[in-house]
Amino acid sequence: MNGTARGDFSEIPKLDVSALYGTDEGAIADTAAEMRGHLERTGFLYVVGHPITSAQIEAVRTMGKRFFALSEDEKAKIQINKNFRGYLKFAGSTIVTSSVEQVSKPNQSESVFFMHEVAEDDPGAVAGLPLQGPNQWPDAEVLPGFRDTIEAYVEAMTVLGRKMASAISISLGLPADSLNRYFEDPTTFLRLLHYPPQPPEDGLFGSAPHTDYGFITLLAQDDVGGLEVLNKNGDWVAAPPIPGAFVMNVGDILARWSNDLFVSTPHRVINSSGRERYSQPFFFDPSMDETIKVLEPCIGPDGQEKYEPILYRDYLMERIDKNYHYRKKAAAEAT
Ligand SMILES: O=C(O)CCC(=O)C(=O)O
Ligand SMILES: [Fe+2]
Repeated sequence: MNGTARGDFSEIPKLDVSALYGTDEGAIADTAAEMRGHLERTGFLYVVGHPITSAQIEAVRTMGKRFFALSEDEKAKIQINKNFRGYLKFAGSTIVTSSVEQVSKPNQSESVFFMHEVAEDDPGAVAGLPLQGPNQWPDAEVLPGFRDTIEAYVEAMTVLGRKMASAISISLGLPADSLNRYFEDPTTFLRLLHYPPQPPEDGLFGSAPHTDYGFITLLAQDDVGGLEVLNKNGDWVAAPPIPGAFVMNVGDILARWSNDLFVSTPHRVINSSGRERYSQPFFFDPSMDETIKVLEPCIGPDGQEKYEPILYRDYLMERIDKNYHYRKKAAAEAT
C-alpha cells in the first residue's frame, strides 16, 4: 500500500478471523492479507469470528463493575505498585507523551491492572527486574470468583494475541511461527476501566488522545460508546461497540518493528453518554527480554531501518515512567 492511504478511513473495518483457528492455509493467508491492509491504513479493526464467547467477556465486565463499586478504602488495598499491578484511582494518570496534543487534565477514569503473573520467587522478581512480580488481587471473600474469571480471560486473550502475531508474520511473507519466540513469555496487561459520565469541557477526556505503547491491543467495550480514532484529515472517527467483537489496534512497538509500515493510530475516549462506561483493553506485548529490531520484510529497497534495535523492557519502562503520576513520584524520590 502506498503512503497516501495511511490514515485514509471514515469507519473502522471489520475482519472475521475464524480462519486463523483452522487449518486451511489459503483461508489463513487471505485473512492475514486483509489484516495487513487494515493495519497499514487504519491501524484499527474490529475482530469478529474469534472463539471467545460474549458470556466470557461479560463475566470480566461484571467483575470489573463489582470491583469499582467497592469502597475507596477497599480498592486502595491493592493500590497500584512499582510492578504496575493494581488499582489506579480516579484521575490518576495524565498522558504526557501524547503526540497528538498537549494534555493537562487527568483522565476521567479509574482502572485496575493485571499483568502476566510472576511468582515472588521468580528469578526476575528476586533480582528486582522492573515490572516483574505477582499480581494484586481483591480479597476473595469480598469478590468471590474474581481471580479465576480474570485468569481464564487472560489465557483466552493470549491465544488470540498469538494468532494475531502469526497472521502478521504471514502477512509479511514470513513463516507463521517466525514471531513465536517473542511471545513465549509475553508482557500482558489486562486493564479494567470505569469511565463515569463526564461533563462536556474543553480538554477533558475519559482517555486523552494517545497511542498505545505495545504490540497490539484487543479491547472489549460495553454498549455505551465513546471511543474515537483519528484519521488523516484530523477527524475523530467513532468506534462504536459491536457485540462480541474486539477492537484491535496497532501499538507503537509494532509500528516501530514494522519500520512504520503499520500505523499506531491516536485514539481517545469521551464518555458524554450520561451513563457509566466500562471497557477492558488487553495489551499483548513481547517478552521483556526480547530485542525489537526492524523486521526484514519491512526494510524497503533503500535498505533504511528507521529505528535502532531496543530491548522491550527498556522501551516499556521509559514509556510507562513518563505517563503515570505514581511512577513519576517514585522516580523523583529515587533520584
Ligand atoms: O476504553 C477504551 O475504549 C479505550 C482505552 C484505551 O485506549 C487504553 O486504555 O489504551
Ligand atoms: Fe489506548
